[in-house]
Formats: sequence, structure tokens, C-alpha cells
Amino acid sequence: MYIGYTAPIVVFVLSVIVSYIFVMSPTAHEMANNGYVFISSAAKAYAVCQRASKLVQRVLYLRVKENTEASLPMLSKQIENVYCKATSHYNHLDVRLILKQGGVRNENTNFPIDLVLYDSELSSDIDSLKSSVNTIRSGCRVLNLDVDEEPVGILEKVRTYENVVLGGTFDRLHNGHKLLLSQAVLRATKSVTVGVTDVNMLQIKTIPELIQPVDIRIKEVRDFLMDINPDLEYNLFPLKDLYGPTKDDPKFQLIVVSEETVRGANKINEKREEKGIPPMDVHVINVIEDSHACTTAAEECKVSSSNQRMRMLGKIIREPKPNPNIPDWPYVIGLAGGIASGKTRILQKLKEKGAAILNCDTIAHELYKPGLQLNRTISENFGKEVITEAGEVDRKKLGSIVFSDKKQLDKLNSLVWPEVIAEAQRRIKALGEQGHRVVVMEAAVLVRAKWYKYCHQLWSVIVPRDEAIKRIQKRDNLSAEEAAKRVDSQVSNEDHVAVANVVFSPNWSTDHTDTQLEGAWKELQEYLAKRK
Ligand SMILES: CC(C)(COP(=O)(O)OP(=O)(O)OC[C@H]1O[C@@H](n2cnc3c(N)ncnc32)[C@H](O)[C@@H]1O)[C@@H](O)C(=O)NCCC(=O)NCCS
Ligand SMILES: Nc1ncnc2c1ncn2[C@@H]1O[C@H](COP(=O)(O)OP(=O)(O)OP(=O)(O)O)[C@@H](O)[C@H]1O
Repeated sequence: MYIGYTAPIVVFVLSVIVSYIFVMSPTAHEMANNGYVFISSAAKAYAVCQRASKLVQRVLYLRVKENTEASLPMLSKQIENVYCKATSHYNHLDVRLILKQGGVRNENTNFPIDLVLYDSELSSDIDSLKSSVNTIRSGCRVLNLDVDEEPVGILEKVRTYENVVLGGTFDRLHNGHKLLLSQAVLRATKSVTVGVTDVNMLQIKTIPELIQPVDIRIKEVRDFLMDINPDLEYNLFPLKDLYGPTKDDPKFQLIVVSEETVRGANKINEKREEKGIPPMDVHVINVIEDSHACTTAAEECKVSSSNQRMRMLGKIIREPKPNPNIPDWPYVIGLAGGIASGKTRILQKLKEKGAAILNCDTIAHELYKPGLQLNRTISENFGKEVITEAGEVDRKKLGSIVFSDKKQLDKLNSLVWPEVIAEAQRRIKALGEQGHRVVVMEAAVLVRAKWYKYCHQLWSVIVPRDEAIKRIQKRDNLSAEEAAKRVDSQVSNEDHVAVANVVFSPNWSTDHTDTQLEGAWKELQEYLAKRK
């Protein structure tokens, strides 16, 4: 009798304690990857999201049990709440508030679900709700959340349109983009058209070399749209100017923009009016602030892709792969970059940190010395006139021959490059034997000659073309035309980035450059410690 009463109580108390511990303080290990929350009413979306964000580490879907036309104003408000507060309150999470109209049926998600959550009011429906989601992983856990509605203030009417349009770069989709796309989806009954800026529109951006290719950006936007409402028609295309198809297609009735791009919408409407096409209505969203922005590091105050790209500097952007062409030690980092990109300071700092520095241009000059094989080879191939009376290679004369004739340049490279890289490898080996763990190899032709094949990692240094020109003019006392010629004769920033493991951009203060370098060096030490 005694045991019969106490056992269920003990089990109940234990389960409360266990679920309290689990819900209130999960460790990263206990956190689910991707979660899906069923919510009884749109009014609870933000409150539920806040609670659920403590249990999920990657993607969190929010699905109201039934979205109706009457709930559009509440959904619009919740879109704002969920995404505007996401960056400061749950920045680790990729939140996706589902806007599909109607009840839960035949739901698909781009990310498989490991945790289903539901607000307590849906306790009796949870089995059927769960069975309507096709992308739930086996062994998925189910938990309930007890959440009250939060006051949301005044709700604005939501007008809907058949065809809605918007544009953007959408590099590394962030909460500002999700807010914009969601407000467009909410207002569309038939189609949403999205222009995604093509490469010709990117040059004015911060670190354009790190912007994802347009096909990847289009795919990310499409995946997000399909996740939040698969029932609309989506037209995505590479956008080559501000207007896209909007300047002459009357079918577009609404354009969605932010406070900072509303001018673009006005310009489009002016153009439409000139052509006798009715202007589109304009829905303007607020710009989401970035509470983590570091303005002293030249970051923007708003949530932005530029900030995300700035934060990639000095970090591994491409995982280094084992290199079977060279010995495991010493660890060789190739340092590449355009002319006047700021490699010298970076090399100096790396030296201070303990790396051995090897300059391949110096090696080439040394191999040109009288009496050495390369000196004879140059003389045999380019004539005695490129050798001075003292027996040195006359680099000015040699330069005047090769820089005006591509064939001659290729010939010189094919003679010099193998000698230089062979000597560099001998010196790297010797530095390793002297006890150096990290050797940084600098060469102007590192990328062109593909010498990164002889490195464990490639670190590339880039500055915008105009900045490089200004710096050369100042440093080398050259005209703008001469400086431009030198910059343009080199491998482009894009090509340097395309093969880099780490990118630096000394385009701001020297402190900013040093911070990038500190980050890269720290990450390298951690990597090497694990590699042993
Ligand atoms: C020229 C355009 C398309 C280029 O886009 P942009 O480089 O600004 O793209 P980006 O990816 O940075 O932003 C995309 C959109 O999200 C908005 N946005 C960006 N960050 C935030 C933020 N933190 N909060 C809110 N909205 C944001 C932008 O204002 C923009 O409207 C755009 O700026 C513009 O002028 N749009 C209006 C005209 C238009 O839409 N044309 C295309 C029709 S198909
Ligand atoms: N963050 C910065 N802000 C302004 N100027 C800078 C910055 N970093 C470097 N510079 C200046 O830019 C010029 C070019 O830098 P540096 O000579 O280091 O380039 P480099 O990559 O070593 O060039 P090269 O390949 O021509 O030898 C120098 O005059 C340097 O002082």
C-alpha cells in the first residue's frame, strides 16, 4: 500500500527534476542540431522561439498550427520580433518561421529534425502533428514547452498581392535578409521574384572577393523560401542592374525593401511612371541593428554580410588538406598577395611570433650570381648582353626583353622557377633541421607558379585595387597609370582568394591587420598542437 502510493510520486518528482535539468541547462552535447516547434497560436511565436533556442544549436523551425488570413497581421509582427531579436538573443541559431497558409500537413524541411517541441496547448494533437512532418529523424526526441503569449502592441493590416518582388546580394543569408524575404512571402498570394546581384554589382562592396558565387546565393535564398512557404512560385535570377525586370513588367504590384534601399524602389517607380506602367506599392522594413558589431574594427552597426566577411579575415576559410608532396615538418605556409598589399608587415609580425621566413625572390637573385648554373643558363638562352661585365645578370636588361614578349617571359619562368623552388625546399629542410616548426615562404609568383603545392597552407593578402594603386604611387613614387599597370599585371585578388586557406586584408588600421594576424596565428598553433 505504502509503496503503491510513493512509487509514482517518486517517479514524477524524478522526471520533473530530470526534465528541469534538461530543459533549463542543456550542455552543447545535449542540444539538438535542428528543432521543429509546433505553436498553438501565432501570438506565441517569439516567446516560444526564445525558450526553444536554448535547446537547439543549428536550425530552428517555428510552425503555427494553423496560419489563416486573419493571422497575417500577427505573423507580420512575429516575423519582426523573431528576426529583429535573433542576432542579440540567439545568434547561434538559424531561425525559420514557417508562413505556409493552412494547417500542418505534408511538411518538408531542408534540414532533418532531431527534436520536436510543442507548446502545452497542443498536447492532445502532438502525435498527429508530428506525423505530418516528413523530415523527422528516427530517434527524434519530443518535449513540451509551457509558454504564455507576450503582449505585441498594435497590429498593422497586411495587404496581399499576387506578384511580389525584391532584390539583394544575400551573401551568407542573415536575419535582415530573412526579415525582408519573410515580409515578401507573407504578402504574396502567387509568386515572389528575387533578383540576386551578379558579379558586376559587387565591386563597391567590402571584400567582394569573399562574396559567395551567385549560384550559391540563389540556392540559399531558394532553400529559405521553400522552407518558409513551399506553396508559392519563386523566380530567382542573377540581377545585373538596380531594376531587373521591374522597370517594364506591370505584373509586379509590390516591392519589399529596407529603410536603406527604399531609394532604389523609388527609382524603379519613377522609371515605370515614365513608361506609363503603374508604380508598385513599396513595403519598407526596419534595418536590424547588430548588437555584436565592433565599430572600432570598421564594422557596420547593422546586421550585415560585410561584417560577416570582415570576421572571416585571419580565420581558416578553407580547411587545409594533408600534403603528400612535402614532409610533415616543418609546417610550411605560403604567403601570397598582390603588389603593395601589405605582405611586408605581416611577414615581420610572423617573424616576431617565431616563424622562419623564406623569400623566394631573394633566392632567385642569389641564384643569378656569377659562377652559378642559373647564371650560365640565362646567358645561353638570352644572350651575353644580359650579363654585366662583372658577370652579374643584368635584371633591367632581362626585364626589358621578357616584359615586352610573353613567350620570352614564359621561357624565363620555365628556366628559373624549378631552380628556385628546388632551392627553397632545400632551405626549408635545413630550417626544419635547425628546429623551426613553422616556415613562411613568400614569393611574388606563389599562386601563378602554383607553389602552394609545396606548402601545407596558403595565406593570401589582398587590398582593393584602388588602394594598392594609391600605395604604390606613394611608396614607389610612380604615376597612377604606372601603378595600375603593375597591379593589373599580377594575379587578381579573386585568384589569390580562390586557393587560400586564410585571407588577410590590411585595408584598415594596422591594429586591425594585427588582430587578423593574432587570430590566424592562434588558430594555427591550436591546429598544429592537434596535428602532432
Ligand atoms: C541594388 C540592391 C538590389 C542590392 O542589394 P544589396 O547589395 O543592398 O543587398 P544585401 O544583400 O546587402 O541586402 C538585401 C536587402 O536586405 C536588406 N538588408 C540588409 N541588411 C539588413 C538589415 N540588417 N536589416 C534589414 N534589412 C537588411 C537590404 O537593405 C536590402 O534591401 C538593393 O540594395 C536595392 O536597391 N533594392 C531596391 C531595388 C530592387 O529591389 N531591385 C531589384 C528588383 S528585381
Ligand atoms: N593598413 C595599412 N594602411 C595603410 N597603409 C598600409 C597598411 N599596410 C601597409 N600599408 C602601406 O602600403 C604599402 C605597401 O605595403 P608593403 O610594402 O608591405 O606591401 P608588400 O605586399 O610587401 O608589397 P610588394 O609585394 O610590393 O613588396 C607600404 O607603403 C605600407 O606602409
